[in-house]
Amino acid sequence: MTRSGTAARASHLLARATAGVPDDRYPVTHIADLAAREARFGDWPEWVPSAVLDAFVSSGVEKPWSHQVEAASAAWTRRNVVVATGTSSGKSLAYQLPVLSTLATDSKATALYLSPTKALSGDQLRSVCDMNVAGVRPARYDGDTPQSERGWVRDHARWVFSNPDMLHRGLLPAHPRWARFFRGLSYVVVDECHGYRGVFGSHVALLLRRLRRIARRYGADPVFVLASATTADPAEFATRLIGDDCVAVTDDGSPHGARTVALWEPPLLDELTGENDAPVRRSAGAEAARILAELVIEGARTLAFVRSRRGAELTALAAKRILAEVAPELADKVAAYRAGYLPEERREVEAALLGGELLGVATTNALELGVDISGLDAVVLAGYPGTLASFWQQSGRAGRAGEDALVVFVARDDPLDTYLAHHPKALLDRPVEAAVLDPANPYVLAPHLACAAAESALTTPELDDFGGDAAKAVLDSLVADSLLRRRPSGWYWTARDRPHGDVDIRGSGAEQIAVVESDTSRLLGTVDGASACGTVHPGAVYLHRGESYVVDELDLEQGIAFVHAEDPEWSTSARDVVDIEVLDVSEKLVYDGVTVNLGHVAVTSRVVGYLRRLHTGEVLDHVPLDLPEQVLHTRAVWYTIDDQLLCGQGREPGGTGVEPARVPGALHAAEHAAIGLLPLFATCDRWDIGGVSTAVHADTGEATVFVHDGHPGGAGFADRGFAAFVPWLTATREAVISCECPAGCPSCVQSPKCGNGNEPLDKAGAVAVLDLVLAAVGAATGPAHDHTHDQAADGSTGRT
Ligand SMILES: Nc1ncnc2c1ncn2[C@@H]1O[C@H](COP(=O)(O)OP(=O)(O)OP(=O)(O)O)[C@@H](O)[C@H]1O
Repeated sequence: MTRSGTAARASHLLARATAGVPDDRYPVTHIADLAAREARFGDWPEWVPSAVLDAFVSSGVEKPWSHQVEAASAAWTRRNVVVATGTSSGKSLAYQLPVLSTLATDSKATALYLSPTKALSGDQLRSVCDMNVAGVRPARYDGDTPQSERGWVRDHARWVFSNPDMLHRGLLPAHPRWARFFRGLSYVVVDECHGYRGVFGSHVALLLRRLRRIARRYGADPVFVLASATTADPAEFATRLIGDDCVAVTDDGSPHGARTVALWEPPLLDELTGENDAPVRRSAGAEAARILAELVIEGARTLAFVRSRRGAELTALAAKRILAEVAPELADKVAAYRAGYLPEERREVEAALLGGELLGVATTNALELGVDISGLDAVVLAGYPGTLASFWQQSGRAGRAGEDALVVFVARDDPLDTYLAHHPKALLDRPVEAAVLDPANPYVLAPHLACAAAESALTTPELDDFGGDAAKAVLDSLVADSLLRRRPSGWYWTARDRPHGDVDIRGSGAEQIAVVESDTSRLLGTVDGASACGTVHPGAVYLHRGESYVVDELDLEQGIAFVHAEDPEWSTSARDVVDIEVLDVSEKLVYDGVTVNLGHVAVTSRVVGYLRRLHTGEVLDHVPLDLPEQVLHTRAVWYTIDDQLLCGQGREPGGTGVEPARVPGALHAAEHAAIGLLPLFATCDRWDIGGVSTAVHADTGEATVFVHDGHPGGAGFADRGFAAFVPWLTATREAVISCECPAGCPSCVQSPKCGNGNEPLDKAGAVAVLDLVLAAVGAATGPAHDHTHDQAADGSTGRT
């Protein structure tokens, strides 16, 4: 391939990474050149006071970029605004400018900054402190703030740096003590807001509604300024998140160097096999280690993003081993980015990489957010990071003005990664996926309404912010449960203790199981009750902040899982048997022989054992377990296929169709692949969703494939699957046919968490099923759209 002069360095690096690989094993499936982008500047707005302007100029910013001015001006004119631009595009300045200008000119004004992690808010606080604008008094208020300092922050700080957890547990319940702060509240900054998705996003959306309500009680009406990685339709997402109109700024005026992106699929291994003797590929982490070592030899400053902390350690170690053999003097130039990242440690790594003392760092996504590392020579991504937003965020760390850089995406052994390695447009040319959240989920809404009522009685006009009639229905049930009391003036919390402590905003709204270290009685964390049998069953390897534990006992009655510290060579994945019952159909599209549905379901599952798998992908064994049934009420998308269409009866000879005996395996394989691909359309992980397929389902009476949300009440993922049904199944089909394995492997139709041990699976059958469904859906012109709410699907109550 001839490459342009600007990409010469990246080409050279790629050639180095692939040197010596035989032609028939050449792993690069696609190469794309992304052009450099020139800076576009704006003028400092005239409303910026000179003290603030001087502070920015002395911090090294001569002139703002165009998008910074656009966003800051929107906020200054009291419009809620979301800045959704690329990595290192200076989003911080976009909110610092209006906030600092207001704080500098109005001595009563205050502001709140929220970030998903303590580390990030620490970094942002430091940057505001460094600017040293008189009278601003920035301070952090989070779990690490000593009691002795908290009173000062409440009484005097004007810009408080915190996180949603502290807002929920610390600020809102104690609002009378924060009266000064709420009275002056002019801005709420929501940083990295694209992270607030799924159930966590729904919690934060309700939390921000609670915040606005309390601020209004004190006569304040803050402007929300949000910073986001590039996402599809940021205005709509931000509006949903804050519950109020929000404009978006997306036209990025910051400069960026040219990048060459290579998509890389590790070869199938001859010497290893996985479950049911399926072929496996070399692990993405091992491949990344090799690439990292080659790039370090070339003197390229490289970050390798690996999905797990253990994976990051192993990748760094493997790269060091390779270097120790071929270039021992370079072995010390590679490090893993360790867990527990203190801000000082992060800065050390940043400085060492930028200064050249380190050339290669293998890291988890800990270095994705809130680090000032850019302008690297290369970034290697070992596995798709889950969202396009993260992909661009991570790959954006490579490339500086005037120099080109290399990005290598190494596919993992998984259908989504396979699909992307063979469909570069889906990775490189697609708009970033929409972040989904659902503040109407009653499992999430109920605890927040209880908290809101406990903070201050809820009145009828305030319900509009919380979903109107849906909120009213939830309040009625809270009154029926005697948690709230209805009086003419509003809804009141009745108990002495506040409800806040029982609400885990990072959980699913269901009951929680405490994970406790037996030796020390230390509470490590909590897991959702609904998923506990799958995640903390006896024998499960449980990761907490990068440390590994093994579960000794799961006591569901007491709600405790007892664990001990241990770092075995294997990971575990639970196997369960699942039944699904349709509770209601809220949307239904009817085609010739196929229906596509969205609605509520009850998923009954029982964990029957778990697999122990080495990090190479090799399966050690299956350990049986005997655990009770769990029932999950959630949302699902499902399609049905009538027998005639599915088995090709009544069609011409040679027509499409699947032999009846192959139907279960075909549907099962189609279901697995669809679960693998949904994260491309809804910002979820394959572990956030589940599926069931059956040749005849009792509720639908037909062959049916369900994909359901994994959280009580749903998190919006099934809804996205329904909305994007055709592109989703099209991508699913493509992923299956792109994989060169003969009969199904982890890259296409095997699932790492299949309850049936990945049997039966029929790869060719899955393609036939997907072809049939897509043809039926595509062929129909103007499908009958049956909009039924809260009705049983067909009156049947049976289950398969
Ligand atoms: N107008 C500007 N001119 C020059 N440098 C700037 C300008 N604005 C910001 N910077 C610098 O760009 C770097 C990145 O800024 P910042 O961390 O705010 O970006 P970001 O968009 O928040 O990054 P991330 O993608 O990591 O969230 C910082 O070093 C900052 O000082």
